[in-house]
Amino acid sequence: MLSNDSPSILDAAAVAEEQAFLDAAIAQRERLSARLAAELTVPAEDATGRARQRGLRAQLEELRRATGGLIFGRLDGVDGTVRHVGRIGLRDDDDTADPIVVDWRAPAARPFYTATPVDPQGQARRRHVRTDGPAVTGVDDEPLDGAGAGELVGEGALLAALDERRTGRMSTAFATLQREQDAIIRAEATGPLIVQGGPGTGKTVVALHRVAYLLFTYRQMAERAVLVLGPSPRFLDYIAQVLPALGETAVVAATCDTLIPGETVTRAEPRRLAEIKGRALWQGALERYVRSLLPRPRELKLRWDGEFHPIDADTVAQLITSAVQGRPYHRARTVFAEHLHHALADAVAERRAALLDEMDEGYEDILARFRPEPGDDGRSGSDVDGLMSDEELDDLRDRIATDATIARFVESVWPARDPRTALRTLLTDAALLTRHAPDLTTGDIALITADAEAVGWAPSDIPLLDAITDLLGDPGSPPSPPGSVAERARGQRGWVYGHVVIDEAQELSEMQWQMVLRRCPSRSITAVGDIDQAEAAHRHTGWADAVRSTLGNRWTAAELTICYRTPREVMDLTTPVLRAAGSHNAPPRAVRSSGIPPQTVETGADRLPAVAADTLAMLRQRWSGGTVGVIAPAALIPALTAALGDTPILTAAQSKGLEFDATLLIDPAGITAEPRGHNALYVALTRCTQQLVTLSLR
Ligand SMILES: Nc1ncnc2c1ncn2[C@@H]1O[C@H](COP(=O)(O)OP(=O)(O)OP(=O)(O)O)[C@@H](O)[C@H]1O
Repeated sequence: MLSNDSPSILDAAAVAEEQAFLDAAIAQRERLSARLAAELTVPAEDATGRARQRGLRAQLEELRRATGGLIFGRLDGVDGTVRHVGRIGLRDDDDTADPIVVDWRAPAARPFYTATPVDPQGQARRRHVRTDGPAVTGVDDEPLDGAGAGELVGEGALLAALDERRTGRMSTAFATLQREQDAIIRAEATGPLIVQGGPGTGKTVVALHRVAYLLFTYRQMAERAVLVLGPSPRFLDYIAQVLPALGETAVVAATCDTLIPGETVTRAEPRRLAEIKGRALWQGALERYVRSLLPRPRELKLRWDGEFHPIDADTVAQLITSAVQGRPYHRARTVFAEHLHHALADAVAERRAALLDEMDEGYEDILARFRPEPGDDGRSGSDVDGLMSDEELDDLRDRIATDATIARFVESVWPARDPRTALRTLLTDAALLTRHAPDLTTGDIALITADAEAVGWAPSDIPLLDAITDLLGDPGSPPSPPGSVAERARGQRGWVYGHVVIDEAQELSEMQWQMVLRRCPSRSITAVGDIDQAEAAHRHTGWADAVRSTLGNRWTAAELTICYRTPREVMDLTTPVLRAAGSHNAPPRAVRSSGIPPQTVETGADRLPAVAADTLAMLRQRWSGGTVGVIAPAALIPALTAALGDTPILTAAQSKGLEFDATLLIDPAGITAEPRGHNALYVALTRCTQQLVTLSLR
């Protein structure tokens, strides 16, 4: 029952109550850890025992990691039941009893995120429990049996979390997830889900918590691992600790540039070229090109035991057709070689039978002169009919299959191809490009061939290399690297993941989308992004455009509408920027105000580095213990670097996905002058959680 006592007395009593519960939960965690550790000292005797030990070890790891947030919430049911919610589930010593703490990902925890006074889901009250290590520091209660629903769940706890200083690393948010976020986190994972959300709406939060939810709910997904794709190594570094903190390790984090083991991007490329090479047409072009590498049917003369055995062109054509049947080039080559070995063995066997037949006939003729037999049909009555036994034939095939000369002959007819060389050959040859990619203009082709002479790969080469490697297939079966599922997945280009999460998905080119689909043919994909923040060199202004060539219309859309990061004062500046970017969308609604008006400082170009250094020093002091980000047009970065020392100065594109307590935004006009510059400025403006200072050139 909720009483009308004064809040402070009530709070103190509630804090004491939750402290007692947290103490008990910590003690229970210690007991369970000790029990598991003791069980693990007994060596496993067989495979079943080892599998059990792996399970126990994982449980122990999970318990050890669950330090902060052991409990963060509580639901009081209308029927008097009390349920605590925490970062992991905790059971009593008696394993069959109800958990004393419900894992935030379990169905029983759902009302904690979704119950409202209008739809209380059997709950009378939701309580957020704030903790600092082992100490309860406060509680926020929300009655669920009262009047209308507010927009936010656990507003006090949420705003406290949002007001914290930024450390430069993203943190977990399971204690304060909001309704629209929860709906996406727990959505079905059977097909592609595309989540549109403006800046700071928690897309990254949702994406990462969804990974944890899916791995918890669908245990078999962990056997195939989940791929998390982000826009840059800096971004991956920013989110790096979230999934381990959520207890998830069956995860591979990568950018599109790092998806092929052993291949790295070593050079930048002109924007126009990136756009051309990202288009969907390349998939068909590469398919046609790889098909053109197949051997032409012609008569083949194979030499065996000093004799030539011709295989006529029609038979060779049939062998090629039945070998290809949708197989990758190298796999088809293996099947072709097997068929050719059979055809040669048959030819050798037939030749031998014919020879014996001839010899037989000659022998019979000689015999007939001495011992003519009336009624004889002229055929040999001998049981030696010249046919090879099955064993002899098998043996012959084996010898042919392992013969080095035959292998060389197959190689000369159907050579193995290195995907890198094959791709370079295509990209440097205007005639080949014209033939296989007829939708490219002569101007496009001239750009491509000129650039392809450069050493090393540019970002747009990686999806092309991936596609051609896939079409060619592996010449042999690649060795499986040892290690955890994540290590094995990271080491194999052809690994098929259980789920793929893409952050900043608006940046993906069509060919990068193809690369993602290849890794997840089941299409269990969650893509989050903001089409209005798109800066990449493609022409999409909507999700339907962006994924038409890969997903068609078979995907589900979801939306996030509330901005948690950027204060209202700064979000108010973004509407004209969005309009100038050509967007018809409204910026998301900011949930909080920092009370700090954005400030603009004007300066001449000559004074810019010095003024930037002074302003940065002021901001650093004000936000000491937090983070200040500096964002500038690419052209100004060298001059600014000299003035700002070791402070990283980011382009708007590099700041994508990141956030700072304060942003020093330098020369916004310079940013808008860049291609898709207003989208870039929209990104840059929305990085701060508290304060924005802009330096403009007079
Ligand atoms: N439910 C939540 N509880 C606590 N913090 C949250 C919540 N949702 C979002 N945040 C915080 O809001 C900030 C923005 O979240 P996030 O980076 O996920 O947004 P985003 O939509 O990916 O932004 P952008 O597109 O601008 O990169 C982060 O600091 C994040 O921790």
